[in-house]
Amino acid sequence: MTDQNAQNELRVAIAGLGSIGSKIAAALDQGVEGLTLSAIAVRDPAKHQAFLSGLRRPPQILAIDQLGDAADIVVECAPSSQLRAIVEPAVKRGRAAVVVSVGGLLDNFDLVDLARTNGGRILVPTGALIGLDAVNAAVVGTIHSVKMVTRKPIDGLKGAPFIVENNIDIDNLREPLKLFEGSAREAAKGFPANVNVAVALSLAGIGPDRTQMQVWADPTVTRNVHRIEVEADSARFSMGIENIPSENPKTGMITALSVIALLRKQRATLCVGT
Ligand SMILES: NC(=O)C1=CN([C@@H]2O[C@H](COP(=O)(O)OP(=O)(O)OC[C@H]3O[C@@H](n4cnc5c(N)ncnc54)[C@H](OP(=O)(O)O)[C@@H]3O)[C@@H](O)[C@H]2O)C=CC1
Ligand SMILES: O=C([O-])CC(=O)C(=O)O
Repeated sequence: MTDQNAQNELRVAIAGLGSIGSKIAAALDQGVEGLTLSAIAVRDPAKHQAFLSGLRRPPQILAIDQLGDAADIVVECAPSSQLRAIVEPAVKRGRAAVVVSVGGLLDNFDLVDLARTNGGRILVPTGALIGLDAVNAAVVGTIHSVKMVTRKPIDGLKGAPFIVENNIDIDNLREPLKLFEGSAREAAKGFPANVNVAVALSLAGIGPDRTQMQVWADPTVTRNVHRIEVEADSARFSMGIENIPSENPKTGMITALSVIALLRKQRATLCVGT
């Protein structure tokens, strides 16, 4: 373990204290090597007062567009509608932005150029998925196809724009129903709070137009289930993950843990996995 002093520590700010952000804040407050929780942004600070005052070192509360002033790394854990307001000012200041609302990046891809121009970075964690290390490796060669199938319990899909716009009744389903089949880009439009994982997979691999996906509403499952098949010139692999939903039924518990793992790597002496 290193013996970094406080001046060497990377300051981390978090936008959004929902199911993902609150876990990351608590972990940072408990202590992650070389990192300090410096600031947070929330919609309604009063709602989070009890949580914040329970932290050992309560962070500053700032507006979402000011987080980059107080941090080296800004972690976006808010609805995708807020992505630009959080990430743009951070990368303009040359900060790193960790993005969990990955689907929102597709309509804001100029942020990547903005980060490049200003010395900032955009980091996408594996999140609720698995195996992006293998996809990153395979795409150094040639990936022929990536197919993903997502099954979620009814509560995890309620309110998705695709379901609302097509007037699909999922409340009374007794067996699995395939709601959608198409590209990851189209899936992200129809299910913005459900298929960030497919967009992360696509950005790691062959892009949002060539990554194929199905979305199923499945009353027989209690977990968010994702299965992936990759066919490449170096390997063929199948991956699957069955996520226990967090207090937000759309979001798997492992998502916050994946971000914490990514943050740990920023200052870890021993890093394992790409
Ligand atoms: N990459 C991945 O693998 C995954 C990504 N996600 C995505 O991660 C994101 C966060 O998910 P999750 O934590 O479950 O969501 P939650 O709904 O639990 O939390 C969202 C948080 O954002 C806050 N918020 C909303 N608007 C604003 C605003 N204008 N300014 C500041 N804060 C705001 C909310 O505030 P308040 O508490 O006041 O309502 C809430 O604290 C979502 O976009 C989700 O789709 C989810 C699962 C997997
Ligand atoms: O948590 C999950 O299983 C996946 C998810 O919601 C997302 O990708 O947005």
